Amino acid sequence: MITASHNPVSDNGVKIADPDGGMMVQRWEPFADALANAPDSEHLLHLVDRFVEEENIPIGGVQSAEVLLGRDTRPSGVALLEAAKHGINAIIGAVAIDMGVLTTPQLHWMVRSRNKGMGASESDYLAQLSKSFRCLMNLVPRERITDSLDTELVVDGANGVGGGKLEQLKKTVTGLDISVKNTGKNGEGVLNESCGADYVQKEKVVPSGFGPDDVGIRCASLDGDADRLVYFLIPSASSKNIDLIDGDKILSLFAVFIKEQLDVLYKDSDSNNKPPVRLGIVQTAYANGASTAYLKRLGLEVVFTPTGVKYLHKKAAEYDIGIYFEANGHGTVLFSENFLSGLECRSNELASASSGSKQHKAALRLLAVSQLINQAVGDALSGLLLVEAVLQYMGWSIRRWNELYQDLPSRQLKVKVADQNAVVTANAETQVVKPSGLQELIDAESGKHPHGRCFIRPSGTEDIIRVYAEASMQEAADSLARSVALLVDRVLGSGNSHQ
Ligand SMILES: CC(=O)N[C@H]1[C@@H](OP(=O)(O)O)O[C@H](CO)[C@@H](O)[C@@H]1O
Ligand SMILES: [Mg+2]
Repeated sequence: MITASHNPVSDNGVKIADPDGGMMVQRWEPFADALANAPDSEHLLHLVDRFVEEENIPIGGVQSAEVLLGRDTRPSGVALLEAAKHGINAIIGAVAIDMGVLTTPQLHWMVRSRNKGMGASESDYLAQLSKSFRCLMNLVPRERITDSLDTELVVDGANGVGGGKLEQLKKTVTGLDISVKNTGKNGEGVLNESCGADYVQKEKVVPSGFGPDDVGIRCASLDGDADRLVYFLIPSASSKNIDLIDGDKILSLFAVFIKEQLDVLYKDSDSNNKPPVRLGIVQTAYANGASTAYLKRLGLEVVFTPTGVKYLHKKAAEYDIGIYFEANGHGTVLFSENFLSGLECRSNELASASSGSKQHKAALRLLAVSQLINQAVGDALSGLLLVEAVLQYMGWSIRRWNELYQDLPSRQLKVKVADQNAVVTANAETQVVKPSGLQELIDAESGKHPHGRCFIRPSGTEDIIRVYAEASMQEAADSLARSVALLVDRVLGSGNSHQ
């Protein structure tokens, strides 16, 4: 997939999907790094030869390898896609298949579907989403359908690929009144500039293209390759700031809904108090503390992994149903094959014994969710339809959803240090183990503020140390972040910029 996601239009890069549609295995990352940094074609060929040998890859045999390619709307994508085709076709037995301009999650979905022997075209993708969405909407309890149900939604497409795809999807979806802004069509607006999920989540301000007309209406933002989704609300016409409904709150909404269906489905089960289904919630240290507390109050199992969806996804796949999200809006709900086949049997039994019963409907809803939400990777379009279906089911406005819990104020800072690798962390990046003594100093600072929580970690995408602080008041979160940034600066040296 040729994309640079939420980054400026002048950037570009690649995301690589594995044959199962998930992200590339981590074991191959060093090879990808070496390839990208090869100084010339001779080194490049040598690296490929060595890798083929080490990994025992059958090249030029009877088996052919198909590589699906897609790109986002960046102008540089055209030439890069041609280059990728040449590279792939240079390998005997390998065939490049250009799937066109796509969202990143669409391409992951296509790889997964194709290797499962199922329909894998774009129209198959759109048809599966609209069919499962319709199914969920048909299962909204009648008593919850009122005239006041809020069906209006305005979506910020980040001037990227997602807006146009949503316009296509919208034609096949009934029951929602969706309008799309920042579609990037006709050269209007620059990709990810003052708009999109990354901008909205980080800046917490009204994105370009939105204004007084959108006050009080449910709004959502996609990022440039449509694998991130956040919602927001413009509280008043004079307000520059928005009320952000981030990945943590999307996760919480999904968790409430899925838990409710499981409770109905298994309410009569006599499994010695042991829940028959393992439902796991996966977060990172950046998840707002109020979201974690809320999820735990619901009695859910919450676990933490290091930052990066590759870790969250892997952990979530260990459960019957695993829900993961980063606060930035990247996440999905995973269903194990084993659980799904059991659920299908149960649904069939219920269909013959008590068709239309509450239990039968709960089973049908869960099956529809597994069809709707992308099983390969976080997907803003399928996530958006699931949010919409769940809000209709609950009969909730965006305000009611936002009130599930109140975010604790937080602050993030970056510190430039001489060597970011000098910081080594443990416990899903919440504790510093090296340099020794630093964690105790951070703990002492956190202890000075009510609900104070702070951690530092080396960024995986920038050469900096990130500081995250949270407390019950914004001033306290700001002050905690600042003092810990100064500590990092003092202990690790040559720091000069806190942003
Ligand atoms: C605090 C933060 O937002 N970190 C981001 C950022 O990773 P860092 O390792 O923090 O640079 O980029 C990742 C890739 O887009 C994303 O998954 C992650 O959430
Ligand atoms: Mg993205």
